Amino acid sequence: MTESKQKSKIRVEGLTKVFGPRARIPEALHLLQQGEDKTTILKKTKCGIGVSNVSFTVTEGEIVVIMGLSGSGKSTLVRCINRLIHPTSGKIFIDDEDITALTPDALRRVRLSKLGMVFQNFALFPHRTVCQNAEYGLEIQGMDPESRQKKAMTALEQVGLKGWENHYPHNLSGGMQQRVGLARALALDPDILLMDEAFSALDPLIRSDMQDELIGLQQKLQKTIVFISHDLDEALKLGDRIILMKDGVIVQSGTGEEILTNPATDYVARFVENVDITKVLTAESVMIRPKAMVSPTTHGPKSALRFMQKEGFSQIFVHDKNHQVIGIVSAEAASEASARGEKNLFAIMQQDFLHVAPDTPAADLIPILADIPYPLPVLENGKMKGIIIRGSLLAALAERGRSTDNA
Ligand SMILES: Nc1ncnc2c1ncn2[C@@H]1O[C@H](COP(=O)(O)OP(=O)(O)OP(=O)(O)O)[C@@H](O)[C@H]1O
Repeated sequence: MTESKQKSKIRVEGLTKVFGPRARIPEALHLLQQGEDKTTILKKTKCGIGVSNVSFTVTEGEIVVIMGLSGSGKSTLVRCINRLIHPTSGKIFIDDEDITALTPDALRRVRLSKLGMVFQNFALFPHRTVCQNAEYGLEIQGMDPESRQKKAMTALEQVGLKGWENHYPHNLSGGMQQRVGLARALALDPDILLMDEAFSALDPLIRSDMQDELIGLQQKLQKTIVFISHDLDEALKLGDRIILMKDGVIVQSGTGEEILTNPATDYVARFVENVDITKVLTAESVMIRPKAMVSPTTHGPKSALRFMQKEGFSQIFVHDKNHQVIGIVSAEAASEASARGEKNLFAIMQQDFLHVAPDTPAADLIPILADIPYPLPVLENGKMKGIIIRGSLLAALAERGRSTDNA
């Protein structure tokens, strides 16, 4: 998915937020432009730099994770996007509308119609039922009780809480409470979900379930999601793209694989050094191009064997006229078949073979390759995208500068 082909949903341009005494802000901005660091600026002007000259785009349907350590500026950034705070300078476009220039009324409309928020602390009303909590945003919009209840129920169903609508938050586990928080945001059917450390308060197993659930929901709903996290594993799991922040600036933006395999700075390299790359690289990124393909309409065992001998292959894949991979033939089987005069490749083809999807993590490929005597085909809708052989997998992992001890 290339950014240029997709519609830009959120565009942040040169965003800076300076906290502190209003009269000192111009001086702080000036020092910032001169390249002074946050600590010096704070000392000289009593102003704190939340974010500094940050620019990025989020395209429609993308999950972008903004990550960084505490104090790196993640919350400031997201609060500027939903305009809970006003940026000191810079612009924020939502659907090409500059929301930093809107009147308070217009801003409220954009917030209610386009932005859904999910917070870390769930922010549920204890005296309202699950359904009433999920209805809250719609109530604020002025929707009639019957319609809003219907929408809230649909959202609760989407997050797996059907049957819980009349319970109160205190009857629910942390994970379930966060589902209510998510349902409340989804009930408004916003184009954009801003999720601020939404799963950080949950136990690790529940957190992992919620991440899976969000990925599943996203496949159906295709929202544009900005997810704030300080957790690299979470970012790698959820993010189509990750924006890594430090001291209020973006230090790198890219896919998880780009950040892991090509860290922009020493800081990023240190940040990601303990990640197991085999969990992030996919079959598609480590496969090699398949040359060993024949069709039974053009090849019998004898010509398939000749082809394998010429190319130095010990197996060959067989495809049908629609280019669906239907089997595999070994040089041994082809040799025996041609010796006994067998003419049909179908007759000697092994139809039972393992294959993987392009997005299979590299970590899952290693045990499969240890078990099979043929190259592992990577298929998409039955068609060959590539093949993986143990040597090429190890070379791909080594090339990306990571240990292959486990392989
Ligand atoms: N209201 C405020 N007044 C003054 N400084 C602030 C304010 N809010 C944030 N800051 C400063 O802005 C910088 C960025 O803070 P921010 O909360 O955005 O970071 P964060 O990455 O979200 O951290 P955390 O993960 O701890 O929430 C910090 O140096 C912080 O001290």
